[in-house]
Amino acid sequence: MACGMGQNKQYEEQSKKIQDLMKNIKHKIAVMSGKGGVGKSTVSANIAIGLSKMGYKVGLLDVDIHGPSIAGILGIRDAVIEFNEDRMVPYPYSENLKVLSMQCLLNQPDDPIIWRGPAKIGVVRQFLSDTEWGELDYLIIDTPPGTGDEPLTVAQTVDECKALLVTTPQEISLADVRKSINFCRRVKLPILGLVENMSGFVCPTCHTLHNIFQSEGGKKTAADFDIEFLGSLPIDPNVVVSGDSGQSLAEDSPVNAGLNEVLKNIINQTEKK
Ligand SMILES: Nc1ncnc2c1ncn2[C@@H]1O[C@H](COP(=O)(O)OP(=O)(O)OP(=O)(O)O)[C@@H](O)[C@H]1O
Repeated sequence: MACGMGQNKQYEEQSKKIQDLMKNIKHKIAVMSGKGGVGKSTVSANIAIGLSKMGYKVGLLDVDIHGPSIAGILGIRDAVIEFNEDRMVPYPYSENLKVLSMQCLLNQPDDPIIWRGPAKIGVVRQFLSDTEWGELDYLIIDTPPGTGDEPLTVAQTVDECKALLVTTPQEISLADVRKSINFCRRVKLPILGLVENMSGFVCPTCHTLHNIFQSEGGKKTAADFDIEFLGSLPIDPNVVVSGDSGQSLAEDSPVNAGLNEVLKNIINQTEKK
């Protein structure tokens, strides 16, 4: 009995610590997808880089414990996270962008993490309570696909957090993003909007857009559920190359135009009163 009460007190103290820390961060965005492999981490990384290049102070937190990929996408797999007493100091990727990923805390990056729910919830809460972000305009939180422990913990722990959903145009992905929309509604996590990724292929020779999967499925889903459509990003084979080698998107990538539209809409949605 006494032990349980002690644990409750610790939990409440940690929740209070998270609330206080999050007050220094203007906008908290959890990037979610119904399905794996739709480009959620790529979109999270490029949104974080894009906002930081516009002058915003940005933090990027990867809470995908089983499959963290942010460090790889940013080319900082070998980055070592420093500690200030018992606080983690996120990796300074650039002047305006700080990053924290489980990957940077693993000694052997290829080692699988075999944890059950309570351990994962504990780690996500620890990331949120023990990281020295300082003052930020945006904290982008990359969550694993689906509606499991990690997105649920973020939704229940981070006050004023909003969800940004990523889908691809195919029905198989849209069916899962509809579950994510209903998850957000169930746990009362407001939805900032929906991004459709891998939305057609721009031919590098003739620059024509070919809708090789389907078109406008994301836009239609957003309209059906009365949520904001933030924009679409086409397929660019160089995204795979740059993501695998930890480099930024090329200046001439066809993804840039869509990304700028998504960034503009995120800023409009978050700054609107
Ligand atoms: N617009 C795009 N054009 C081409 N390739 C893309 C695009 N977006 C993402 N990719 C590629 O798709 C693959 C999956 O992307 P990513 O790891 O970001 O997906 P994810 O949804 O975060 O996956 P998971 O959560 O299952 O780990 C990567 O190889 C990435 O480079």
